[in-house]
This record gives sequence, C-alpha cells and structure tokens, in this order.
Amino acid sequence: MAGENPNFQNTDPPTVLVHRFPTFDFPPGNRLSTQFHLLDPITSPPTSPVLLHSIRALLCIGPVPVTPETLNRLPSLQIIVGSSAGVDHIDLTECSRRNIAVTNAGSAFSEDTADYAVALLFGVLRRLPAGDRYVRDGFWPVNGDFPLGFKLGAKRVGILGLGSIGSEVAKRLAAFGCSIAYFSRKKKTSVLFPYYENAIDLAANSDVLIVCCALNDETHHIVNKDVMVALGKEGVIINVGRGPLVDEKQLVEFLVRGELGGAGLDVFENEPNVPKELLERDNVVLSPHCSVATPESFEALQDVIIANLKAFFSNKPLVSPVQKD
Ligand SMILES: O=CC(=O)O
Repeated sequence: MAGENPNFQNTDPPTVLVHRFPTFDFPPGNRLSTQFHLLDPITSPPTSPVLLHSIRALLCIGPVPVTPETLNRLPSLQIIVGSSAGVDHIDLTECSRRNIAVTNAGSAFSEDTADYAVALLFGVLRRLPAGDRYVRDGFWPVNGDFPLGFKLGAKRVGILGLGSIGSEVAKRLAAFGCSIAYFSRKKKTSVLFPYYENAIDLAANSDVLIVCCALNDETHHIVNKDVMVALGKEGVIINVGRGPLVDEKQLVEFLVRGELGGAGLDVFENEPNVPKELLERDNVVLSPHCSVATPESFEALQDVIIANLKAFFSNKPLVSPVQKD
C-alpha cells in the first residue's frame, strides 16, 4: 500500500542510484529519467555519504562490479537492478546474505542473442567473414574457387544452458533441421529435447556446442579440454554467454592444432583483448561482445528495468528476479 511505502508519501519520483563505468552510458532514448530520480555520480558528483546511506535502489548499467565494498557504502540498499542478462559482475552471495534482491534483463535480449548465435554458426560453417575478406582482398579473380563450407541442416547441436537464450537458440536451429540436445543445471520436465548430465557427454553427442549459460563458480571453464576432445576435430563452439565459460587458452591450442573445426565467439576471457592466434584463423568468427546490441533489445531492456523498479517501489513481485542457488 502506498501509505506504507516511504517512496510514495510524497509526489517526488523515487530515487535510484546509478552505478556504471564512465564509458557505459544509458542507451539513447532513456525513458527511465522521466519516471525515477536518477542519481548518477558520474554526471553529478560528488554524492554525499549521507545521501548514499538512504539509497534503497541501485541501477547497474553494464558489467560494473558490485562488491562487498560497494554494498558497504549503501547500508539501506534493498534492490540491485541489473541491465544485463548475465549478473556475474554482482556478488550474489553477498547480496543474498544482506537480503538485497537482484534483477537482470530477463528475456529482453534473448531473441537477439539467439539470432546472433545462429549468425555466428552460419559464419563459421559457411565461412561468411572469410568469403567477404576473399572478395574484398581481390583473391577471387586470382585464386578462383573459395573452399567449401558445411551444411547447417542436420547438425547435432548441443546447447549448454537451456534458459531463455538457449531456448530461443533451440527454436531457431530446430527450424533449420538441426537436432537439439542440452545440458542445464537441471533437466527441464517440460522439454522434450534429450538431456545430458554433463557437458562432456553433451559434446560427445554433438557437432556444435552453443554456450549460453550463466557464468558462476560451477560453470567457469565448463568448456574445458575434455569437452573439446569429446566434441572432436570437426566440432564447432559458439559462445554468446561469457568468455570464462570456455577455457580460452585450450580453445586456442585446439584450433591451432586442428583439433576443433571452428569457433564463433562474441565473448572472451579478457575483453576487449582477443588472443592473436584467433585473428589469423579463417575458421574462427569474432565479434566484440555485441550479441545483445540492437535498439529493439535496449527498448525491451528499459521496459524490464522500469517494471522492476516500479514493482519494487510499490511492494509488488519483481519481474525478473535472479535466484542465487
Ligand atoms: O552480455 C550481455 C548481457 O549479459 O546482457
């Protein structure tokens, strides 16, 4: 009830503290500032410690870390609204200990990210960027035919993480005639795709692995040397999740030794740095962590952020809470 909620006792919009790197700004067309009083220490410093003590809601823009030190400065904090699907930059254990709710981008990015995973897969199998370079660099008239690519249809696709993004990937690739299997934290009772109990078994029964699970202690380097061996020489790895889900050093070695068929990578272990060995390889498609980056996704993201903040300030259930388990 509004009467019980200090934020609705006056007509001022509720205050939300913004937490971001100076280089990460709101996407264009920010609708949040019309509904909330956004306190952004980067554009209007300094923020007094007294004010910080009263802050109940924090809005994280991008992957800016939320550490115990961040939380120590905000003793009244009750909610952290994240703007990304992955929340590995937020110390969830500490938030749960302090009873601070955390929300993420929900499914705002899922369709665009799934499209992008498919695009990377096409890029690798049909050598799209390599073909583009071949034409632009003038090799076509000189060398003639371009090497064959590989058909997408009928590939056995293993999805690591059948959440909101993984389910969209499955839908798309099933429509291309691929068979789908998955590994997730738990078998999904509502899903008919074959489930494997670990990443190695999934890889052993797949031609392509699509990595779209959350990064946490259990999934760090979930695609390791053993998974790469199981996937085999023709296998392709697509990563639209987080760089550290894949052991990048091993991935480079497998690709250099010809023990993997290729990789499509939107994320890296040490962004924005990309291992130089990958730059030289035509069976690798690289992109700068941008699978979510469309105006449509950012519009949808604002809807989710606004819905979460409104729900919080009116004591209603959050729209996209992140569970720490
Ligand atoms: O990488 C982007 C996201 O997690 O939303």
